[in-house]
Amino acid sequence: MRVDVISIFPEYFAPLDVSLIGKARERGILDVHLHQLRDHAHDVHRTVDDTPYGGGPGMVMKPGPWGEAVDAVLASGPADPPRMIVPTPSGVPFTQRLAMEYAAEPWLLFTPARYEGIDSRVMAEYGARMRVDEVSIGDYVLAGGEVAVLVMIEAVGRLLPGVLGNVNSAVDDSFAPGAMENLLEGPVYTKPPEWRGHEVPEILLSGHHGKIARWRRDQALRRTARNRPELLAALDPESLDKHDRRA
Ligand SMILES: Nc1cc(-c2cccs2)n[nH]1
Repeated sequence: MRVDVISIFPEYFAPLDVSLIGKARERGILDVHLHQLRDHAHDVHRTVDDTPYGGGPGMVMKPGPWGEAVDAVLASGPADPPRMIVPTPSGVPFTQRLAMEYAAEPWLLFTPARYEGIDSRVMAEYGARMRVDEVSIGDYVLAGGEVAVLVMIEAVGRLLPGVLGNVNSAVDDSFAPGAMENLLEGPVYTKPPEWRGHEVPEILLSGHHGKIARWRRDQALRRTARNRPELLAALDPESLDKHDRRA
């Protein structure tokens, strides 16, 4: 997968050199290209923002530099255009399902904005020839979209074939469609069996895989009811039995 990111802070993406994503890049599974938006602002101050038409607080990112930067990216890549992803608090929710959709794409272009966002004509311009998604990673406001892009690249990158070893397959993730899509993961334990007087639940040491699966599902239901009761409403009781059969 090719990923292009246009930003005024390309240094924000240094974390993409380490750990899981860093290894995926070394192995050629992920091909990341970073671009400095200011290289496409040609006034002496390399200005990328201006005051909003209609008044209001903050600054809006100018369409000119973005247009030149996106055109340059499109010209440097394959004939089929990328999927353009614009992080914004006003976007559709970024979910595991959307991460899986993006993981199937050959080319993603992320356009993180600072300030109050990008002039809407940029999305209109490119929306005519490619999928342009305005995406939110949560109901809170960041100072800029770079952190949101890091979140999305990690969530998508770990789904790419070969990135997670079989041991850590993403198939059983929380929120993965089907398996535990509407259930939160329950508590997890590892050695030692007793730690500061805290024992590991006996069932997990029993070797009864069916009972262990039922216990884990029960714990997942309890945690979901406690932390995300709205997910229980969407739960298909049939899926719980399917889960049993899988155990
Ligand atoms: N979910 C989300 C996105 C954002 C921003 C994107 C760009 C500037 S602020 N805040 N919260």
